[in-house]
Amino acid sequence: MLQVKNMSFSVPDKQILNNITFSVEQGKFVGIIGPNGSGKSTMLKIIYRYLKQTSGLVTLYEKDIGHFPQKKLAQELAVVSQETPVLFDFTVKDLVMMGRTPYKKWLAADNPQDFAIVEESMMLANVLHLESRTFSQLSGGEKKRVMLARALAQQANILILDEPTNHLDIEHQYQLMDLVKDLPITIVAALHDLNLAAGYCDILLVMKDGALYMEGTPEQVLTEETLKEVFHMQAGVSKNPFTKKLHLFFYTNY
Ligand SMILES: Nc1ncnc2c1ncn2[C@@H]1O[C@H](COP(=O)(O)OP(=O)(O)OP(=O)(O)O)[C@@H](O)[C@H]1O
Repeated sequence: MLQVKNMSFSVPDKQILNNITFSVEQGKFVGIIGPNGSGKSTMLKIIYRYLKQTSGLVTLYEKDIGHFPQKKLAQELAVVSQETPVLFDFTVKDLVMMGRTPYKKWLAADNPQDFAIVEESMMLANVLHLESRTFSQLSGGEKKRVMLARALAQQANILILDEPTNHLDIEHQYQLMDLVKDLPITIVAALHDLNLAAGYCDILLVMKDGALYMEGTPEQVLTEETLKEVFHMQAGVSKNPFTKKLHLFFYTNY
């Protein structure tokens, strides 16, 4: 459904992304992994049209995303980005209601269906108890969950997550991953925690120096060789005895 074809991105004096091609199948949970600065966020920003690629193409349902009207794109694609927006004076409930904007006519009032969707999204993201608080009063992890609730309220077919577990405590990390894994939509997420990536993703894209180094299932990708080559880490690859998912143990030889 989503395709990236020969995508490159440069700024003066620096090539940030180099000829990236991949496609994402509907309903899959695709993880993007790679060291700091390897280009994960830049690639996501181009996919959600915050940045424009220097060359190449991003298509959704075989149509150039550049040609989607803003509202239509927002109905298809919801984003939880790394940056927290400056939205001091809004309450959590108002912010999550903003997720309904792509479905509204100019100046249309919120209807009962919008309120129901907003409430359910807040419940799923575990922020219902915060609904009357203003955004600036929240902790980093609470803000992250509110932005997730807003994205859920958008009811898009693709959810793009840039480091979604950043700022979250261990319980909320797993809660978020369980929640998004169970959604009947496509997920594309940049992740630093390789064990979370291994446990939840169907497909992993490995970025290195602005290029797509490898793609495949967690078992195909998360090998001792790749971890050494891409992350410069010694690792043992095993299985989580409880979930039976791939599990990595890291160590250094310094
Ligand atoms: N506007 C810009 N001008 C110059 N360099 C940039 C610009 N935007 C990004 N970069 C550089 O491009 C590289 C890729 O950045 P990007 O944020 O995509 O990496 P990332 O893989 O998401 O990193 P992290 O894991 O640290 O979040 C980095 O070296 C970054 O410093």
